[in-house]
Amino acid sequence: MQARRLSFIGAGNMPRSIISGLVKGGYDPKLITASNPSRPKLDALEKDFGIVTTQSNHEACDKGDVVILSVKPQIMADTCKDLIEHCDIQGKLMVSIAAGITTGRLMEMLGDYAKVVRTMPNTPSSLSLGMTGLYAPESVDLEDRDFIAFVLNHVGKTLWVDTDEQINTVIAAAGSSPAYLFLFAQAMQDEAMAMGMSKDDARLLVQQALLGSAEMICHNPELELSELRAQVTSKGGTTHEAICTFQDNQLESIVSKAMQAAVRRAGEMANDF
Ligand SMILES: NC(=O)C1=CN([C@@H]2O[C@H](COP(=O)(O)OP(=O)(O)OC[C@H]3O[C@@H](n4cnc5c(N)ncnc54)[C@H](OP(=O)(O)O)[C@@H]3O)[C@@H](O)[C@H]2O)C=CC1
Ligand SMILES: O=C(O)[C@@H]1CCC=N1
Repeated sequence: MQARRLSFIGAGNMPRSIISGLVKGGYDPKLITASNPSRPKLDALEKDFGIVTTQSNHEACDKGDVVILSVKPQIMADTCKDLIEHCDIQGKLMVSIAAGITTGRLMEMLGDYAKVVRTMPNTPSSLSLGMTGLYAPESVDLEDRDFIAFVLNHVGKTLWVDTDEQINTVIAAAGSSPAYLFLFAQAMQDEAMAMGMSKDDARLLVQQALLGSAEMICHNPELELSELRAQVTSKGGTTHEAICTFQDNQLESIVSKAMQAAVRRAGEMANDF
């Protein structure tokens, strides 16, 4: 695949995670530019990954063949307006990583520009363990689709979805979900500490259990998740008691409500911004 120049507009947590994974995955840092209003995040990106940085969104946009719009959804409209007023975006592939901005809305923000891809990555991209959902309208050709998937495959796995709405499911299941798992891990760490464990020891127990469990899911695709759980759950044993406690307290219903809340918020954001 022929390399192209990538420009990130906005240099916060998510683009940093992607840039980190890209450079670790062998993407030439000299082909990557990031812009941000303030310097500190740019300085860190330059120092850590050797990419090109600028405080000018216009300069970054002009430099990129692929422009990755990485600002908060709230300022996406103003950012796009400013870009189309000052830069020639014709021919560029414009990619959004923002939650809640539909492809239709993005096209509109870019002056009815149709070469757009909506993506939803997650922060494990920094370790090349990311999960990114992608959606593109028919106006985006196969070459561009393949290229953006090639880029994001540097930072983990990718999944094309068939409809714009399905990106909201990607948000609930993969974009936001690292935070759910960190919350779960934190609650377990806190309880292990309450039981007398040191903070470091509690973290080790929890992180290794999560890592091992994730690996077991990945390495046993033929086993349902319920079967993996059953393998841990001895009859009359400790796990059974813990699982019953989760289920008596409606864990599944809580997860369902939380994911629906994320999807609902994405829908609201599409209307608000
Ligand atoms: N964090 C995550 O896990 C995920 C985030 N996303 C999406 O990624 C996008 C970015 O989120 P995230 O990186 O977490 O946000 P952050 O809050 O970490 O970063 C936002 C960045 O935007 C910069 N910024 C502010 N105004 C402008 C502007 N006018 N032009 C260019 N940059 C600007 C800020 O600069 P300064 O510091 O100088 O104010 C800051 O560096 C969002 O749209 C979000 O929905 C998608 C998937 C996962
Ligand atoms: O919380 C958010 O809105 C963003 C999108 C997915 C993860 N973080």
